[in-house]
Amino acid sequence: MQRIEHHASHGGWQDVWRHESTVLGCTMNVGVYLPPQSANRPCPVLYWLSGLTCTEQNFITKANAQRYAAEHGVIVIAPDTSPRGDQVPDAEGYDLGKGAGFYLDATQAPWSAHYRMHDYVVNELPALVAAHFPATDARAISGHSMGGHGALVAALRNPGRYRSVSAFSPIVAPSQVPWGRKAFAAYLGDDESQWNAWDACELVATARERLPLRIDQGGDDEFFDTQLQSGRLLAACDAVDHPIDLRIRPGYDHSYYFISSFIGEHFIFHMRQLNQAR
Ligand SMILES: N[C@@H](CCC(=O)N[C@@H](CS)C(=O)NCC(=O)O)C(=O)O
Repeated sequence: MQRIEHHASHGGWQDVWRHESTVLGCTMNVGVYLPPQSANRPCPVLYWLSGLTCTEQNFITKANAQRYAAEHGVIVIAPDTSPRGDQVPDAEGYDLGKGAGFYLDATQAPWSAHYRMHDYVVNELPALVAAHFPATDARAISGHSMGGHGALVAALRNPGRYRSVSAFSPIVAPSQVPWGRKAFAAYLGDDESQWNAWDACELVATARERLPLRIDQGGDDEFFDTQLQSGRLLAACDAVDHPIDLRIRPGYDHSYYFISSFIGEHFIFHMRQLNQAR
């Protein structure tokens, strides 16, 4: 692990670390915010997964999350959105390949060698965090758009791993919308029965855990109707009595202006679970 950025922020430190990922077979950057409280005691951890075209930089420079992480005493881990490097396959377009890992474990060549973002986020990163930072094992997960899909799927596939899950403008039914269908066909192949294991609306139907779930969606988001369709998750949750708190925010678009406006509420939501003694 090599620290490549170190910035004082809200009494703590916004760092970026570079490390060799065994799971992804490449060098990765990851944003790590250490709140002031972490100088004296271990802190819980919030994982943030960004959307299409993003790196570890978008969330740490645009969401203003450090202010809330410092207030609540939580470490924030913000990884990149795909494997990187010359040896990693890529595709034309912003919605497949680099910057578009979709937080799944690919099964199809040429993607399967490196595109294992689910395993990376759910297993390798937490082990790295435990080894290098003053973290407790209380975890929450959140994300935006493709990263909202990633957060929902990570939580739904791994009962017990996270205490709460939230998302901004998530792709809730990737099997049904153009971004998801393009990515899943490439990464998982044409047999659509294999896609269900990576689709939040399908996973919620068989979920064993009733994890607190919070979603904010901009009412003027340009991708709301075509790609995101949060109403589908509301229906899937209602069908099985899974808790969901979905808030449509009139006037807000898909950007980080939206995320930075409501990220403080997501910290309050997650801290309610993370601060409970177990
Ligand atoms: N570039 C695409 C959309 C990409 C996009 O909106 N990406 C979102 C996540 S899905 C994002 O966070 N972009 C980076 C940013 O706003 O900092 C387009 O213009 O259609």
